[in-house]
Formats: sequence, structure tokens, C-alpha cells
Amino acid sequence: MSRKPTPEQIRRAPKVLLHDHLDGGLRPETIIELADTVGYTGLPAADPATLGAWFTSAADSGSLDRYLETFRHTVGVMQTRGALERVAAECAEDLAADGVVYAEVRYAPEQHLTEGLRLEEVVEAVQAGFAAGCRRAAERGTPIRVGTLLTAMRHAARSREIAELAVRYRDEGVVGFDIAGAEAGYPPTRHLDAFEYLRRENAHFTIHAGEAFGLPSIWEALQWCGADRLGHGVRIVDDITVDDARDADGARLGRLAAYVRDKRIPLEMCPSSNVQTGAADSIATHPIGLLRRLRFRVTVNTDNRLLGGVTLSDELAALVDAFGYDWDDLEWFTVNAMKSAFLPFDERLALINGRIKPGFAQLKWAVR
Ligand SMILES: O=c1[nH]cnc2c1ncn2[C@H]1C[C@H](O)[C@@H](CO)O1
Ligand SMILES: [Zn+2]
Repeated sequence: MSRKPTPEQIRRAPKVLLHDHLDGGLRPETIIELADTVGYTGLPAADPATLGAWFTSAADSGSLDRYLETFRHTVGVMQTRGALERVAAECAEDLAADGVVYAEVRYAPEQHLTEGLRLEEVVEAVQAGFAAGCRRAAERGTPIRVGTLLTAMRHAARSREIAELAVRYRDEGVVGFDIAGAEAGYPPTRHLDAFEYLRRENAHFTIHAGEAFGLPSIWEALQWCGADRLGHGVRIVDDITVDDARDADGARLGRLAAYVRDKRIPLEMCPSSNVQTGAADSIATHPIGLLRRLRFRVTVNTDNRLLGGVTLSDELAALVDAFGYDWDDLEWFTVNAMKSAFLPFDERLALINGRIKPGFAQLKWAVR
């Protein structure tokens, strides 16, 4: 399997995405149309191309805090039932068009209440949108399944309420919970009550940790809060020393890194977002290269498609360029992600055996 996967072939591969923000993936033209409809006047540009370029360049800030400031424009137009439905439907369609067969998409319901919606109405609008988008994608011959994660903002104080909301909607497409937002100064243990509640409810959750802040954040997320997965988790490399950077065998793992690898804790890695926020210097030097060689449970994700100007296929193609990954590597990332999803075991297995393995086998055969 020596042929380098091309961007077009990667787009055709059946992919899995675990870390994608609904409010970070809008189409620029949709933002403009929604702003018009709902009377939002703060947009920094009036045509889709300029607006798209504004997001990628503003997000290229080298700082998570400034990266997060750009969300005021997306969240600003996502305050009505119709807007939420449309954004969710288009999200499912866009992911399906990129060849994603299973996605977990997250957003923070508490950020969509300024025009009077209740939390339940927000969740129901988003679920209705995903259902419509998945229906349309299936009609086009690109079926996709979407699970929703409800996020609580780590600087706010509504995490217990949002956790209860996630449990209430667990049989209607909500598959888990997350906390996001500025990391420094807002440790995961601030939300311990929410995580303890979720564990008692046998519910799943991931935590953004080890992105803008280091090992203590990852340690709290796992050992105090009991996170099933790590959002980013890229700073786990701070607990790994490598004598020769090109030789993974020379690596020594500290106790936390060893725990993460031993327990097969999934890392939701988002390379281009990390470069934008300054969590990594470049794709070529991104810790994903080392972590993959050391066989951590690495998954590849987009984080925010609008801010990065990327699709999941683009992320994978960039890794192929940087690290020379082949089809086996891409399939390994994909199966890792599917194994780590918050769907029931039998459904994960069905997607691995029914879509991922046959899809990759077909591509490998075609390019042999
Ligand atoms: O990469 C991220 N780190 C922390 N927070 C993030 C990231 N990307 C998006 N968010 C925040 C901003 C969104 O408004 C919120 C919910 O999707 O999550
Ligand atoms: Zn994120």
C-alpha cells in the first residue's frame, strides 16, 4: 500500500468525526442570510468569500481566547428555532458530502437563549435540523449518522443543568456531554457536580483539556472528573520525553501519559485548530505524529470547520503530507474514532463492519 492517498480519494473514504462544533462550522453564506433575517448587524463582512476569509484570519490568532471571540458572530445568528434547524441540517449535509459516515457534533445550548428560546426548545430545534439534514443526505446517496453532544461553557455555572438536559434527551439523539471555552483559569473540577451526576446516570462525557493549558487540566479531567475522552489532549506530550524525536522507541512516558495510553483514552486531536490557537507550532511538528507512533488512541478532528477553513478530508490530507500516512494509517484513525464514539457498542461495530472496513477495502483495491 505505497500509493499516497490523494485529497479526492480521502474525500471518498468513510470517515468518522468526534469533535466538531455546530457553531464553528456554519457556511458563510448562511451566516449572512440568517443575519439578514434575524436583524443581526454586527457582521464584519457582507459577502460570503470575505466573511469566510475574515473567520480564518481572525481565528489564526495564536490564542484560544481570541479564537473564541469570533464565535459571537455565529452564536449571534443562531438564536431562533429556524436558524438552529437550518444550521444543524446544513452541518449534517456538509459532513455527509465530505464522506463522513458518523459524526458527533457539539454546541452549548445555554448560548442560544438570548431571543427567548428555552433550553429544551434549542435542543429540539437542533435535533430536528440534524434529522432533516440526515434525511437529505441519505436521499443523495451519502448516508450519515449524527450524534449530538451538549456542551456547558466552563466559565459559566450551568453545567449541572446542561448535564441533566443531556440525560433527558439521551434517547433522542443526544449521546453525551462536554465542557468548552477558555481553559486557563477554569479547571474541569469547577464542574465536578455535573460530572458526578453524569457518572451516576451511566452517561458519557468528554472534556476539552490539555489545549491551552497543560497536564494539570488533563489530570483533573481524567482522575477527578472521570472523562471518557479528551477534547484535544495535545499537551499530554509534556509528560513524554523522547531522546531521538524520530525514534518513538526512545520515548519515556510519565505516569499520566502511561495511564492515558494504557487505558486507551481517546484523544480528539484537531491539528489545524491547534495551529490556529498556538497549541501547536505547525502541522509538521504536531504531537499527533509522535502520539500515533506510540499508539495512543488518536482520532483526527476538525474542531471548527468555518474557523479553520477545513473539512475532515483536508485535515487528513494535511497529515498525509506531513507524516507520510498511508491508507492503513487513515483506516486506523477512523476505526479508533468509531471505537471511541458514544454510540452503543453494537451500533459502533455495525458501522465499523458495515461501512468503514468495506469502504476502505474498496479504496485500497482501487488504488493498488
Ligand atoms: O477548541 C476549542 N476549545 C475550547 N472551546 C471551544 C473550542 N472550539 C469551540 N469552543 C467553544 C466555543 C463555542 O461557542 C462553544 C460551543 O460549541 O465551544
Ligand atoms: Zn473544540
